[in-house]
Amino acid sequence: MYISATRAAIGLSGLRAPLLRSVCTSRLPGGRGLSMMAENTPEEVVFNQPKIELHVHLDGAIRLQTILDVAKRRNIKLQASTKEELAGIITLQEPFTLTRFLDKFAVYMHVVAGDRAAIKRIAYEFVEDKAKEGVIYVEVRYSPHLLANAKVHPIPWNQKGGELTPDDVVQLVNEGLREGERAFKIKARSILCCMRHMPKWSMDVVELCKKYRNKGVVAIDLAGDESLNCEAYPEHRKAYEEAVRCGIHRTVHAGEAGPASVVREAVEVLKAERIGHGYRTLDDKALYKKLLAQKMHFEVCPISSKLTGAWNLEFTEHPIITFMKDKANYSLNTDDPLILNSTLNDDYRTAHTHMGFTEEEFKRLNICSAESCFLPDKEKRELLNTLHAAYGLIQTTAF
Ligand SMILES: O=c1[nH]cnc2c1ncn2[C@H]1C[C@H](O)[C@@H](CO)O1
Repeated sequence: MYISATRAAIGLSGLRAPLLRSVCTSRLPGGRGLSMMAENTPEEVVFNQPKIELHVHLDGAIRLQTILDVAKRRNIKLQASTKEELAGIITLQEPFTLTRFLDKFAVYMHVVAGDRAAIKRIAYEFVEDKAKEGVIYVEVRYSPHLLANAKVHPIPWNQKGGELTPDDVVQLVNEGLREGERAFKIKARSILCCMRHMPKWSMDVVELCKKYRNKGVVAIDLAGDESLNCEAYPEHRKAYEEAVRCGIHRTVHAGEAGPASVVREAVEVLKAERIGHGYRTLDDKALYKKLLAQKMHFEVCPISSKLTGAWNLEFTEHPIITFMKDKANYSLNTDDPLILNSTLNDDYRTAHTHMGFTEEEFKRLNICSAESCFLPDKEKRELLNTLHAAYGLIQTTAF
Protein backbone atom coordinates (compact mmCIF):
# COMPACT_ATOMS: atom_id res chain seq x y z
CA MET A 1 0.00 0.00 0.00
CA TYR A 2 1.61 3.21 -1.09
CA ILE A 3 -0.91 5.76 0.07
CA SER A 4 0.09 6.52 3.59
CA ALA A 5 -2.23 7.83 6.22
CA THR A 6 -2.76 11.50 5.50
CA ARG A 7 -2.43 14.09 8.16
CA ALA A 8 -4.29 17.32 8.59
CA ALA A 9 -1.08 19.19 8.06
CA ILE A 10 2.28 17.89 7.08
CA GLY A 11 5.22 18.33 9.37
CA LEU A 12 6.36 21.88 9.40
CA SER A 13 10.02 22.64 9.39
CA GLY A 14 11.34 25.39 11.58
CA LEU A 15 11.12 27.67 8.57
CA ARG A 16 7.37 27.63 8.39
CA ALA A 17 5.77 30.67 9.87
CA PRO A 18 2.89 29.77 12.21
CA LEU A 19 0.72 32.52 10.77
CA LEU A 20 1.12 31.25 7.25
CA ARG A 21 0.60 27.73 8.42
CA SER A 22 -2.73 28.44 10.03
CA VAL A 23 -3.96 30.51 7.11
CA CYS A 24 -2.99 27.90 4.59
CA THR A 25 -4.27 24.90 6.42
CA SER A 26 -7.57 26.56 7.17
CA ARG A 27 -8.12 28.04 3.73
CA LEU A 28 -7.04 24.98 1.84
CA PRO A 29 -8.87 21.94 3.01
CA GLY A 30 -6.10 19.88 1.44
CA GLY A 31 -4.22 20.83 4.58
CA ARG A 32 -1.14 21.55 2.53
CA GLY A 33 1.66 22.59 4.76
CA LEU A 34 4.03 25.31 3.82
CA SER A 35 6.72 23.68 1.86
CA MET A 36 9.55 26.15 1.41
CA MET A 37 10.96 23.15 -0.33
CA ALA A 38 10.81 21.15 2.88
CA GLU A 39 10.97 17.46 2.20
CA ASN A 40 8.28 15.03 3.16
CA THR A 41 9.20 11.97 5.15
CA PRO A 42 8.15 8.70 3.44
CA GLU A 43 5.05 8.30 5.59
CA GLU A 44 3.87 11.77 4.58
CA VAL A 45 4.10 11.00 0.89
CA VAL A 46 0.69 10.15 -0.48
CA PHE A 47 1.78 8.31 -3.62
CA ASN A 48 5.29 7.09 -3.10
CA GLN A 49 5.84 5.89 -6.66
CA PRO A 50 7.50 7.30 -9.78
CA LYS A 51 5.52 10.23 -11.15
CA ILE A 52 5.28 12.33 -14.29
CA GLU A 53 4.70 16.08 -14.23
CA LEU A 54 3.63 17.89 -17.39
CA HIS A 55 2.54 21.35 -16.23
CA VAL A 56 4.95 23.38 -14.14
CA HIS A 57 6.41 26.83 -14.80
CA LEU A 58 10.17 27.17 -14.32
CA ASP A 59 9.79 30.79 -13.26
CA GLY A 60 7.09 29.75 -10.82
CA ALA A 61 9.30 27.06 -9.29
CA ILE A 62 12.41 28.95 -8.19
CA ARG A 63 13.85 28.40 -4.72
CA LEU A 64 13.46 31.31 -2.29
CA GLN A 65 17.12 30.96 -1.29
CA THR A 66 18.20 31.28 -4.91
CA ILE A 67 16.31 34.54 -5.31
CA LEU A 68 17.98 35.86 -2.15
CA ASP A 69 21.46 34.70 -3.24
CA VAL A 70 21.18 36.15 -6.72
CA ALA A 71 19.78 39.46 -5.43
CA LYS A 72 22.74 39.73 -3.06
CA ARG A 73 25.30 38.91 -5.75
CA ARG A 74 23.76 41.40 -8.18
CA ASN A 75 23.21 44.03 -5.54
CA ILE A 76 19.48 44.10 -6.17
CA LYS A 77 17.39 45.39 -3.30
CA LEU A 78 14.47 43.24 -2.22
CA GLN A 79 11.91 43.99 0.46
CA ALA A 80 13.02 40.84 2.23
CA SER A 81 16.30 39.48 3.53
CA THR A 82 15.24 36.05 4.81
CA LYS A 83 13.35 33.17 3.23
CA GLU A 84 10.46 33.74 5.62
CA GLU A 85 10.19 37.41 4.68
CA LEU A 86 10.49 36.62 1.01
CA ALA A 87 7.84 33.91 1.27
CA GLY A 88 5.63 36.50 2.94
CA ILE A 89 5.70 38.72 -0.14
CA ILE A 90 5.77 36.07 -2.87
CA THR A 91 3.55 33.25 -1.76
CA LEU A 92 -0.22 33.31 -1.84
CA GLN A 93 -2.01 32.94 1.42
CA GLU A 94 -5.57 33.09 0.20
CA PRO A 95 -7.36 32.71 -3.14
CA PHE A 96 -6.64 35.49 -5.63
CA THR A 97 -7.79 36.12 -9.16
CA LEU A 98 -5.59 34.82 -11.98
CA THR A 99 -4.71 38.41 -12.81
CA ARG A 100 -3.49 39.20 -9.29
CA PHE A 101 -1.77 35.82 -9.10
CA LEU A 102 0.25 36.60 -12.23
CA ASP A 103 1.28 39.95 -10.71
CA LYS A 104 3.29 37.98 -8.13
CA PHE A 105 5.95 37.20 -10.73
CA ALA A 106 6.88 40.89 -10.75
CA VAL A 107 8.06 40.61 -7.14
CA TYR A 108 11.13 38.56 -8.10
CA MET A 109 11.55 38.06 -11.85
CA HIS A 110 13.82 41.12 -12.19
CA VAL A 111 16.29 39.35 -9.89
CA VAL A 112 16.94 36.36 -12.15
CA ALA A 113 16.09 37.79 -15.58
CA GLY A 114 19.10 38.74 -17.69
CA ASP A 115 21.53 36.81 -15.49
CA ARG A 116 23.27 33.80 -17.07
CA ALA A 117 24.33 32.07 -13.88
CA ALA A 118 20.94 32.53 -12.26
CA ILE A 119 19.03 31.09 -15.21
CA LYS A 120 21.22 28.02 -15.44
CA ARG A 121 21.03 27.57 -11.68
CA ILE A 122 17.23 27.70 -11.49
CA ALA A 123 16.99 25.05 -14.20
CA TYR A 124 19.49 22.79 -12.45
CA GLU A 125 17.87 23.20 -9.03
CA PHE A 126 14.47 22.60 -10.53
CA VAL A 127 15.54 19.14 -11.66
CA GLU A 128 16.91 18.40 -8.20
CA ASP A 129 13.63 19.44 -6.58
CA LYS A 130 11.58 17.30 -8.95
CA ALA A 131 13.82 14.28 -8.40
CA LYS A 132 13.24 14.66 -4.65
CA GLU A 133 9.49 14.62 -5.26
CA GLY A 134 9.72 11.27 -7.03
CA VAL A 135 9.23 12.69 -10.51
CA ILE A 136 11.01 10.64 -13.17
CA TYR A 137 9.98 12.72 -16.18
CA VAL A 138 9.05 16.40 -16.22
CA GLU A 139 8.13 18.92 -18.88
CA VAL A 140 8.90 22.38 -17.54
CA ARG A 141 7.70 25.54 -19.26
CA TYR A 142 8.78 29.17 -19.35
CA SER A 143 8.82 32.24 -21.56
CA PRO A 144 12.37 32.81 -22.90
CA HIS A 145 11.45 36.46 -23.46
CA LEU A 146 10.53 37.05 -19.83
CA LEU A 147 14.05 36.00 -18.78
CA ALA A 148 15.91 37.99 -21.46
CA ASN A 149 17.19 41.55 -21.58
CA ALA A 150 18.22 41.80 -25.25
CA LYS A 151 16.33 41.24 -28.51
CA VAL A 152 13.07 41.48 -26.61
CA HIS A 153 10.64 44.35 -26.82
CA PRO A 154 9.58 45.67 -24.43
CA ILE A 155 12.40 44.61 -22.09
CA PRO A 156 10.54 42.94 -19.23
CA TRP A 157 10.59 43.77 -15.51
CA ASN A 158 12.04 47.28 -15.98
CA GLN A 159 15.47 45.81 -16.63
CA LYS A 160 18.12 47.86 -18.37
CA GLY A 161 18.99 46.58 -21.84
CA GLY A 162 21.69 43.90 -21.77
CA GLU A 163 23.09 41.07 -23.83
CA LEU A 164 20.99 38.07 -22.94
CA THR A 165 18.65 37.17 -25.78
CA PRO A 166 15.69 34.73 -25.65
CA ASP A 167 17.88 32.33 -27.63
CA ASP A 168 20.63 32.55 -24.95
CA VAL A 169 18.00 31.90 -22.29
CA VAL A 170 16.90 28.68 -24.00
CA GLN A 171 20.52 27.50 -24.24
CA LEU A 172 21.12 28.22 -20.55
CA VAL A 173 17.96 26.47 -19.44
CA ASN A 174 18.86 23.50 -21.63
CA GLU A 175 22.31 23.34 -20.04
CA GLY A 176 20.91 23.56 -16.51
CA LEU A 177 18.32 20.87 -17.22
CA ARG A 178 20.88 18.61 -18.87
CA GLU A 179 23.31 18.90 -15.96
CA GLY A 180 20.42 18.31 -13.57
CA GLU A 181 19.40 15.21 -15.48
CA ARG A 182 22.90 13.81 -15.20
CA ALA A 183 23.20 14.60 -11.50
CA PHE A 184 19.75 13.49 -10.37
CA LYS A 185 19.00 10.72 -12.86
CA ILE A 186 15.64 11.88 -14.10
CA LYS A 187 14.52 13.15 -17.48
CA ALA A 188 13.58 16.83 -18.02
CA ARG A 189 12.37 18.52 -21.19
CA SER A 190 11.05 22.03 -21.75
CA ILE A 191 8.08 23.79 -23.32
CA LEU A 192 8.44 27.37 -24.55
CA CYS A 193 5.60 29.75 -23.72
CA CYS A 194 4.03 32.41 -25.88
CA MET A 195 2.35 34.98 -23.65
CA ARG A 196 -1.27 35.99 -24.31
CA HIS A 197 -0.56 39.70 -23.83
CA MET A 198 2.63 39.66 -25.96
CA PRO A 199 1.59 38.46 -29.42
CA LYS A 200 4.70 40.06 -30.95
CA TRP A 201 6.90 37.43 -29.31
CA SER A 202 5.04 34.38 -30.56
CA MET A 203 6.72 33.84 -33.94
CA ASP A 204 10.08 34.03 -32.16
CA VAL A 205 8.90 31.38 -29.73
CA VAL A 206 7.94 28.92 -32.43
CA GLU A 207 11.28 29.54 -34.18
CA LEU A 208 13.08 28.72 -30.93
CA CYS A 209 10.99 25.55 -30.60
CA LYS A 210 12.10 24.55 -34.10
CA LYS A 211 15.76 25.38 -33.45
CA TYR A 212 15.94 23.46 -30.17
CA ARG A 213 13.49 20.64 -30.88
CA ASN A 214 16.15 17.96 -30.59
CA LYS A 215 18.04 19.71 -27.85
CA GLY A 216 15.58 19.64 -24.99
CA VAL A 217 12.57 21.65 -26.18
CA VAL A 218 9.50 19.51 -26.88
CA ALA A 219 6.56 21.88 -27.39
CA ILE A 220 5.01 25.32 -27.55
CA ASP A 221 2.51 26.72 -25.02
CA LEU A 222 0.32 29.81 -24.75
CA ALA A 223 0.30 31.11 -21.17
CA GLY A 224 -0.76 34.29 -19.41
CA ASP A 225 -4.05 35.88 -18.53
CA GLU A 226 -6.87 34.30 -20.53
CA SER A 227 -9.40 36.17 -18.42
CA LEU A 228 -8.16 39.40 -20.06
CA ASN A 229 -7.36 37.93 -23.49
CA CYS A 230 -10.10 35.42 -24.24
CA GLU A 231 -9.34 35.17 -27.92
CA ALA A 232 -5.88 34.39 -29.25
CA TYR A 233 -4.37 37.22 -31.29
CA PRO A 234 -3.60 36.55 -34.99
CA GLU A 235 0.13 36.36 -34.13
CA HIS A 236 -0.52 33.50 -31.73
CA ARG A 237 -2.57 31.75 -34.38
CA LYS A 238 0.20 32.16 -36.93
CA ALA A 239 2.76 30.78 -34.50
CA TYR A 240 0.59 27.73 -33.81
CA GLU A 241 0.00 27.23 -37.55
CA GLU A 242 3.76 27.15 -37.99
CA ALA A 243 4.05 24.70 -35.10
CA VAL A 244 1.52 22.40 -36.77
CA ARG A 245 3.33 22.73 -40.10
CA CYS A 246 6.66 21.76 -38.52
CA GLY A 247 5.35 19.04 -36.22
CA ILE A 248 6.03 20.98 -33.01
CA HIS A 249 3.86 19.69 -30.17
CA ARG A 250 1.25 22.09 -28.79
CA THR A 251 -0.39 22.79 -25.47
CA VAL A 252 -2.48 25.84 -24.52
CA HIS A 253 -3.58 27.31 -21.19
CA ALA A 254 -7.35 27.37 -21.59
CA GLY A 255 -10.46 27.09 -19.46
CA GLU A 256 -8.53 27.89 -16.29
CA ALA A 257 -10.02 31.31 -15.54
CA GLY A 258 -11.42 31.86 -19.03
CA PRO A 259 -14.62 30.33 -20.44
CA ALA A 260 -15.05 27.05 -22.32
CA SER A 261 -14.82 29.00 -25.59
CA VAL A 262 -11.09 29.44 -24.93
CA VAL A 263 -10.75 25.65 -24.78
CA ARG A 264 -12.74 25.28 -27.99
CA GLU A 265 -10.49 27.80 -29.72
CA ALA A 266 -7.37 26.07 -28.36
CA VAL A 267 -8.46 22.76 -29.83
CA GLU A 268 -10.15 23.85 -33.04
CA VAL A 269 -8.02 26.84 -34.07
CA LEU A 270 -4.67 26.40 -32.35
CA LYS A 271 -4.77 22.60 -32.73
CA ALA A 272 -3.72 22.02 -29.14
CA GLU A 273 -2.84 18.42 -28.31
CA ARG A 274 -3.11 19.10 -24.58
CA ILE A 275 -5.01 21.66 -22.53
CA GLY A 276 -3.46 23.47 -19.58
CA HIS A 277 -6.06 23.28 -16.78
CA GLY A 278 -9.28 23.10 -18.82
CA TYR A 279 -11.70 23.06 -15.85
CA ARG A 280 -14.24 25.27 -17.62
CA THR A 281 -14.57 22.73 -20.41
CA LEU A 282 -17.31 21.20 -18.28
CA ASP A 283 -19.48 24.28 -18.88
CA ASP A 284 -19.84 23.20 -22.51
CA LYS A 285 -21.25 19.69 -22.39
CA ALA A 286 -20.89 19.03 -26.11
CA LEU A 287 -17.28 20.16 -26.12
CA TYR A 288 -16.46 18.05 -23.07
CA LYS A 289 -18.06 14.99 -24.64
CA LYS A 290 -16.08 15.51 -27.81
CA LEU A 291 -12.78 16.00 -25.96
CA LEU A 292 -13.43 12.95 -23.80
CA ALA A 293 -14.05 10.88 -26.92
CA GLN A 294 -10.85 12.06 -28.54
CA LYS A 295 -8.90 11.48 -25.31
CA MET A 296 -7.74 15.07 -25.05
CA HIS A 297 -5.22 15.44 -22.24
CA PHE A 298 -5.97 17.94 -19.44
CA GLU A 299 -3.03 19.17 -17.35
CA VAL A 300 -4.77 19.79 -14.03
CA CYS A 301 -3.32 21.62 -11.02
CA PRO A 302 -5.60 21.34 -7.95
CA ILE A 303 -3.91 23.69 -5.48
CA SER A 304 -3.19 26.24 -8.19
CA SER A 305 -6.81 26.20 -9.29
CA LYS A 306 -7.91 27.14 -5.80
CA LEU A 307 -5.39 29.90 -5.18
CA THR A 308 -5.70 31.49 -8.63
CA GLY A 309 -9.45 31.64 -8.11
CA ALA A 310 -9.94 29.38 -11.15
CA TRP A 311 -12.02 27.16 -8.86
CA ASN A 312 -13.65 28.94 -5.95
CA LEU A 313 -15.90 26.25 -4.55
CA GLU A 314 -14.90 23.32 -2.36
CA PHE A 315 -12.33 20.78 -3.53
CA THR A 316 -15.03 18.15 -3.01
CA GLU A 317 -16.94 19.66 -5.96
CA HIS A 318 -13.93 20.17 -8.19
CA PRO A 319 -14.16 19.47 -11.97
CA ILE A 320 -11.15 17.18 -11.55
CA ILE A 321 -13.51 14.74 -9.80
CA THR A 322 -15.60 14.61 -12.98
CA PHE A 323 -12.43 13.96 -15.00
CA MET A 324 -11.59 11.13 -12.63
CA LYS A 325 -15.07 9.58 -12.71
CA ASP A 326 -15.18 9.80 -16.50
CA LYS A 327 -11.75 8.18 -16.78
CA ALA A 328 -10.56 11.20 -18.70
CA ASN A 329 -6.98 11.62 -19.83
CA TYR A 330 -5.28 14.01 -17.40
CA SER A 331 -2.17 14.65 -15.33
CA LEU A 332 -1.73 16.03 -11.81
CA ASN A 333 0.64 18.99 -11.54
CA THR A 334 1.93 21.79 -9.33
CA ASP A 335 1.90 24.72 -11.80
CA ASP A 336 3.79 27.34 -9.73
CA PRO A 337 5.07 25.77 -6.50
CA LEU A 338 7.04 28.87 -5.46
CA ILE A 339 4.02 31.16 -5.48
CA LEU A 340 1.64 28.50 -4.22
CA ASN A 341 4.13 27.37 -1.58
CA SER A 342 3.33 23.79 -2.42
CA THR A 343 4.89 20.53 -3.52
CA LEU A 344 3.62 17.87 -5.90
CA ASN A 345 2.85 15.74 -2.87
CA ASP A 346 0.53 18.49 -1.62
CA ASP A 347 -1.46 18.22 -4.85
CA TYR A 348 -1.61 14.43 -4.54
CA ARG A 349 -2.69 14.73 -0.93
CA THR A 350 -5.42 17.20 -1.85
CA ALA A 351 -6.68 14.83 -4.54
CA HIS A 352 -6.59 11.88 -2.14
CA THR A 353 -8.12 13.58 0.88
CA HIS A 354 -10.78 15.75 -0.72
CA MET A 355 -11.47 14.25 -4.12
CA GLY A 356 -11.44 10.54 -3.36
CA PHE A 357 -8.40 9.66 -5.43
CA THR A 358 -7.13 6.13 -4.90
CA GLU A 359 -3.73 4.64 -5.52
CA GLU A 360 -5.15 2.94 -8.60
CA GLU A 361 -6.24 6.30 -10.00
CA PHE A 362 -2.83 7.82 -9.28
CA LYS A 363 -1.26 5.01 -11.29
CA ARG A 364 -3.77 5.44 -14.10
CA LEU A 365 -3.27 9.18 -14.37
CA ASN A 366 0.51 8.79 -14.45
CA ILE A 367 0.20 6.26 -17.25
CA CYS A 368 -2.07 8.76 -19.06
CA SER A 369 0.58 11.44 -18.46
CA ALA A 370 3.30 9.27 -19.97
CA GLU A 371 1.09 8.47 -22.96
CA SER A 372 0.39 12.18 -23.50
CA CYS A 373 3.89 13.49 -22.92
CA PHE A 374 5.75 15.12 -25.80
CA LEU A 375 8.72 12.76 -25.94
CA PRO A 376 9.49 10.95 -29.20
CA ASP A 377 7.78 7.54 -29.49
CA LYS A 378 10.74 5.41 -28.49
CA GLU A 379 11.43 7.39 -25.31
CA LYS A 380 7.73 7.44 -24.53
CA ARG A 381 7.61 3.66 -24.73
CA GLU A 382 10.60 3.41 -22.38
CA LEU A 383 8.88 5.74 -19.93
CA LEU A 384 5.70 3.70 -20.06
CA ASN A 385 7.67 0.49 -19.50
CA THR A 386 9.34 2.04 -16.46
CA LEU A 387 5.99 3.04 -14.98
CA HIS A 388 4.37 -0.31 -15.68
CA ALA A 389 7.27 -2.12 -14.03
CA ALA A 390 7.26 0.20 -11.00
CA TYR A 391 3.50 -0.07 -10.57
CA GLY A 392 3.47 -3.85 -11.01
CA LEU A 393 1.13 -3.58 -13.98
CA ILE A 394 0.92 -5.79 -17.00
CA GLN A 395 1.44 -3.66 -20.08
CA THR A 396 -1.89 -3.46 -21.85
CA THR A 397 -1.43 -0.01 -23.33
CA ALA A 398 -1.82 -0.11 -27.05
CA PHE A 399 0.64 2.72 -27.55
O1 LIG B 1 -1.57 29.32 -14.02
C1 LIG B 1 -1.13 30.04 -14.92
N1 LIG B 1 -1.95 30.45 -15.93
C2 LIG B 1 -1.53 31.25 -16.94
N2 LIG B 1 -0.27 31.70 -17.02
C3 LIG B 1 0.59 31.34 -16.04
C4 LIG B 1 0.21 30.52 -14.98
N3 LIG B 1 1.27 30.34 -14.17
C5 LIG B 1 2.29 31.03 -14.72
N4 LIG B 1 1.87 31.65 -15.83
C6 LIG B 1 2.62 32.57 -16.69
C7 LIG B 1 3.54 33.48 -15.90
C8 LIG B 1 4.90 33.04 -16.27
O2 LIG B 1 5.85 34.08 -16.27
C9 LIG B 1 4.70 32.49 -17.65
C10 LIG B 1 5.76 31.59 -18.19
O3 LIG B 1 6.11 30.58 -17.32
O4 LIG B 1 3.45 31.82 -17.56
